[in-house]
Amino acid sequence: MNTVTVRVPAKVNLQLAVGPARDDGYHDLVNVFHAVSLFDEVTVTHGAPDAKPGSAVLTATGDRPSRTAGVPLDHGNLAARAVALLARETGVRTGVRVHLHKAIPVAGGMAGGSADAAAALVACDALWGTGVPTARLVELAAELGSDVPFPLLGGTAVGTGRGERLTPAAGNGTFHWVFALAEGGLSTAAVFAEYDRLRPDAPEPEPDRELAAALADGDAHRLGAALANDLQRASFSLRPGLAATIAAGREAGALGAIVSGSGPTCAFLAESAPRARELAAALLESEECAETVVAHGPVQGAVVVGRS
Ligand SMILES: C[C@](O)(CO)[C@H](O)COP(=O)(O)OP(=O)(O)OC[C@H]1O[C@@H](n2ccc(N)nc2=O)[C@H](O)[C@@H]1O
Ligand SMILES: Nc1ncnc2c1ncn2[C@@H]1O[C@H](COP(=O)(O)OP(=O)(O)OP(=O)(O)O)[C@@H](O)[C@H]1O
Repeated sequence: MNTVTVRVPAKVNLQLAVGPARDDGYHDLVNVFHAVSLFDEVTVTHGAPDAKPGSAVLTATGDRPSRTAGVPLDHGNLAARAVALLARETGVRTGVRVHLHKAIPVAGGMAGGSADAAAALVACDALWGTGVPTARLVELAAELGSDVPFPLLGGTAVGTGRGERLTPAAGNGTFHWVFALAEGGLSTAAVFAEYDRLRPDAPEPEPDRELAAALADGDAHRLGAALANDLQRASFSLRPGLAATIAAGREAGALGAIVSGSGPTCAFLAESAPRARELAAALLESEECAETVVAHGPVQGAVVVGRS
């Protein structure tokens, strides 16, 4: 086998409850991840046998030019870090070429870089035939970032700790989403820092039972009412235009409207696929919204879609 391609989904956070800053600078979370049908593809190919062990030569394309803006093509790329980590773990000593095809917005709060890292782990494990157990891949993913384990699993899952300790959530049915993408990204670290400034007295995060029940019943109306993101106020503070996007979605009939993770992407829950398309059209009329994406969830996590 010379080439492996893995498809990996974006996430939206259905509940993001954020506790106070810990001594290590991270925050304890109750983080309900939900994988949606907006996918990056990561293709890995054997590189030169005499290349530095685990080194990755990266290229990137995107559905739109904005999808590669600001994406590093050196060791700063999370996918390159994933390749190096797996090579160290397995003792593989060859280099690899990695091509990213990105549809997930960059620094958009939908964990695009984390998805690429998870996909790179799965792709290299298949290319190298190293057979690393999924439980170990999840541990390696957590070393790369708090959001990296979830795209290995997909579906809907509750993350605790800094978000990396995952438990699959019971769920029924399919939910229909519209994502309003903003120009440019938001730094996750900056949003957490703004959260600390705005909420120095944050309580310990607690799971929301109503949200869990809505998911289990597949009830989009109840789920829409239960969506909650503690980082939203911090995202609004750093990007005031987002409040108008959320208001426009609510006015256009969204069942729920929320900033996705650290933002600036805003997520809107619709009653059905046709209603999602109507909502997307209405959002495009609002001044703040440059682009919309319609998607559904939950979808499966990183999966091999091509080998040659
Ligand atoms: C906002 C979310 O996307 C919600 O899923 C995640 O919590 C962020 O996950 P991520 O981008 O993988 O974050 P990491 O790469 O682990 O950390 C980036 C930065 O975000 C902040 N961070 C992240 C996770 C967490 N539980 N507490 C934090 O305070 C820290 O400042 C950290 O330096
Ligand atoms: N493969 C990658 N794709 C996109 N950005 C990457 C990648 N690797 C590293 N980066 C860097 O990480 C930054 C954040 O990227 P990413 O798209 O993962 O943000 P995000 O979706 O807001 O993350 P999260 O939701 O996990 O907080 C980018 O601005 C970029 O500099």
